Amino acid sequence: MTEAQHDALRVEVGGAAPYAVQVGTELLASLEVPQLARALLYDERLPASLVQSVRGALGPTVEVALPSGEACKTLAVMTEVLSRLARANLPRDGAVVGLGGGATTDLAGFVAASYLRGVAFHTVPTTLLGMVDAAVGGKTGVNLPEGKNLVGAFWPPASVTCDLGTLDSLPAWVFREGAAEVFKHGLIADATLLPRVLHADFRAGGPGLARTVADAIRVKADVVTRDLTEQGERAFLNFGHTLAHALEAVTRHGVPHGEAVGYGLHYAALLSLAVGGADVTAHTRSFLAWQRPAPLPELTFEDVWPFMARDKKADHAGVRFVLLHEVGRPYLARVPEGTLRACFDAWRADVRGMTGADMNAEEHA
Ligand SMILES: NC(=O)c1ccc[n+]([C@@H]2O[C@H](COP(=O)([O-])OP(=O)(O)OC[C@H]3O[C@@H](n4cnc5c(N)ncnc54)[C@H](O)[C@@H]3O)[C@@H](O)[C@H]2O)c1
Ligand SMILES: O=C(O)C(=O)C[C@@H](O)[C@H](O)[C@H](O)COP(=O)(O)O
Ligand SMILES: [Zn+2]
Repeated sequence: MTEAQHDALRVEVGGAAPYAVQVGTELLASLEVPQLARALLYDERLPASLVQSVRGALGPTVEVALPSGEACKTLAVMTEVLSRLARANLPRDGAVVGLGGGATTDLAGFVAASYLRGVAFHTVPTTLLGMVDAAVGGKTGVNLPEGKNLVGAFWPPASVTCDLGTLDSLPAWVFREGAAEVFKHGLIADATLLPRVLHADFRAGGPGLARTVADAIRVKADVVTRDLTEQGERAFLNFGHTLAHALEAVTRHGVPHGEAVGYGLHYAALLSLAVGGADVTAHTRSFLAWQRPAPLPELTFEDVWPFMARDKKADHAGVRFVLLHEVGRPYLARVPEGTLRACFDAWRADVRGMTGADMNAEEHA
């Protein structure tokens, strides 16, 4: 074990095939993957030095640079990558390593789940969102024009390596975007995360970042250990996502996931309040003021409803939402359509006021 590995925080994920999540610095150069044949799939826009570190550690059999971000989460890209692995004769005892943000690891995981009916998968997240959420827990997949993540598989990684040094090159707005999933974990399970996200020290290179990232990961690790395939409580990790995914789909990914989740958390907070549950709207307003998402296009309830109706938490009787009795006590429930509409209008008015002139949209270019 290297000194960096020794100093890293570890979060254990249990279940049928347990694995560890490492959170530290200088972990890439000593990245270890037990499978001898390795396919390295990485986001083409990552800094070259970062890819080179992993390449040097792994000596991959085959590597594929993926279109950056959401553009890689398509069946067309999936087909092309599978063909590349086949042409390279990657064997069944090989491994797929996903290096990048959540979009990259979602695609890489689905490739790992599908190629030769499944090979080992390792994640090396390079965004805050990837570290605290996407790289952990085994949800993998791609989008359809009809909605987010509509095709995929549960395929847990064999290891997750979070090198916080990779966040140094992340644009500040992408870091803030990813914080939405940390805040979500705070609202559903660990209230101590809420003030930590809003604190000035919560940034790439900030003191205490490793501890906060590890604590946010622990929320997800505990849930997926008990319920990998979302038979029950895993749905709570979807807090805020019914509207979030609809915003992403209706804008054809013009709204990035973390910003959509920030907006979606506020809608879920308004719904919770409207049905007599918790009032966490002050928290979700504070988060949006901190995150400073790009303003949304004008959207009506009719625009987003067809996508919300396709949410994966829907069953034969219709759509279900994750709501809060109080911070740390989520539950799943149906909400009358009139309430959904009224809260959408309230949400729209609220977020219109919060994002606008004081928003630094130019940072998103
Ligand atoms: N599987 C899951 O459980 C799960 C959980 C949450 C989100 N997701 C998915 O994750 C995706 C969002 O992930 P994301 O927010 O990481 O977005 P992303 O993967 O699109 O990355 C965001 C941007 O950051 C850039 N980038 C990544 N790492 C960088 C680095 N170190 N330095 C500089 N630039 C870097 C990328 O090129 C991209 O432009 C969505 O598709 C979402 O559906 C999945
Ligand atoms: O891991 C989960 O379960 C989540 O719901 C985490 C979400 O943050 C994530 O965006 C996930 O990909 C959404 O899952 P989906 O089943 O709604 O596609
Ligand atoms: Zn999410």
